[in-house]
Amino acid sequence: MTSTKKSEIVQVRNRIDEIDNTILNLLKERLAHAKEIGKLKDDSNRAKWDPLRERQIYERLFNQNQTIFPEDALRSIFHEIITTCRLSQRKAEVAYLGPEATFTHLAGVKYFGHSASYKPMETIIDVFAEVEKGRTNYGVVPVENSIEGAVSSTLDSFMKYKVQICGEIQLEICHNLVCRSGNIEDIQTVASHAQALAQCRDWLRKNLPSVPTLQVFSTGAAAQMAANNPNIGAIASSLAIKTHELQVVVKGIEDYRGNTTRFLVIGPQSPSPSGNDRTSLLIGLMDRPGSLNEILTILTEEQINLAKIESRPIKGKQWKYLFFLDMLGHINDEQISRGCERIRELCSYYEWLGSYPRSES
Ligand SMILES: C=C(O[C@@H]1C=C(C(=O)O)C=C[C@H]1O)C(=O)O
Repeated sequence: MTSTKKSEIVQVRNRIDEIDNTILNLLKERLAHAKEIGKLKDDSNRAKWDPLRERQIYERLFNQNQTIFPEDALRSIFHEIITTCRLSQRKAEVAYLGPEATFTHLAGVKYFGHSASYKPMETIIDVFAEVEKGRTNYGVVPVENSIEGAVSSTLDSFMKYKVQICGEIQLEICHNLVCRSGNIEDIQTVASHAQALAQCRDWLRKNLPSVPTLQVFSTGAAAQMAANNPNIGAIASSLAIKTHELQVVVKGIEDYRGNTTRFLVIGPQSPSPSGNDRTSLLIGLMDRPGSLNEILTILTEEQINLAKIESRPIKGKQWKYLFFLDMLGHINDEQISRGCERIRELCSYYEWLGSYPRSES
C-alpha cells in the first residue's frame, strides 16, 4: 500500500472515530431524556411502556432511511437503544423457560434486549407462578411451533394462573447438532427437548440411525449435558454453543425450513394499544347446540378477524373444553370491546388474557 493510501485511511478512520463519539454522546443524551420522561410519567401515573410511540419511531426511521442502511440491522440497533431507554425508566426482570441458552432465552433477549436481567426457571409452570406472585415483572414462554403445533403446558397454565399477555415474539428455529469436539464420530447419544428431537426426526434417522436419543427438559439442559460428557451430542440453539463452549457438528438439521416458534410475554398488565395488536380470550361454551356458532356469528357481525382458535380439555372434567381465541385488534378498540362484551354474555366461562402488539415477523 502506498503511503498516500495509508494516510487517506487514517484520515477516514479519524472521521469514523469522530462519528462514533457523536453517536455515543447522542446515546447518553437520549438516555437522559428517557429518564426525564420516566419521571414525568411517574407524576402523571402513566405506564412506562408505550408501544404506539415505539412503533411510530421505527416507522419514521424506516421511512427516512429508504433502505440505505440494512433494515434488519437498523431495527436491531434501535431495538437495543429503545429497550435500554425504556428499562432506565423501569427495570425489567424476565423469567424464562431455562436453563440458560434455550430458544426461550433467545426469544427473551430478542424482545427485551441485553439490558434486562434474566432468570431461568425449570418449567413453564414455574414461569407463570413467578410472574403471578410478582417476584418477576415478566415471563417468556413458548406457545406454538409452526410444525409441531401448540405447547399445551403454556395453554393449560393460563387456566391456573392470573397473568396477562403483554407481547408475542416469533423466532425462526435453527437446530444445531453440537458436541464438545465437533466430531460426529464422538456422539453416542443425542440429547434434546422432545420438540427439538421431533423437529429433527428425519435428519436423525438418515444420518445417525444407530445412535439413541435422550429426551431432556430443554435444549439448554441438553447443551449442558454435552458440555459435561464428550460422547453426548445435543440439538441446541446458537446461543447454547457460545454459552457452553461447544462445537457445531452440523448446522440447521431441522426437517422443515421456516420452522418458527411463537412465544408469549406474560406480565401483570397488558400494554396500551400500539395500533397493530392481538387480543386473546379464554372462554367456556354453554352446553347447547350451536354455542360455538353463536360466538363466531358475533365475530362476523362485529367484523373481527379471528387469528386462531384452539381447544384444551379442562382437567378433571371429562370431555369438557375451554377455547383460546386470538383476534386482531386491542381491547380498547370499539369493535373488539363490544364483541368481547357480547361473547362474555354467552359464555359459561370468560377471561380476557390480554391485548398486546403483534410481532413484526
Ligand atoms: C421514552 C419513552 O418511554 C419509553 C421508551 C421509548 C424510547 O426509548 O423511545 C419510547 C416509548 C416508551 O416505551 C417515551 O414514552 O417517550
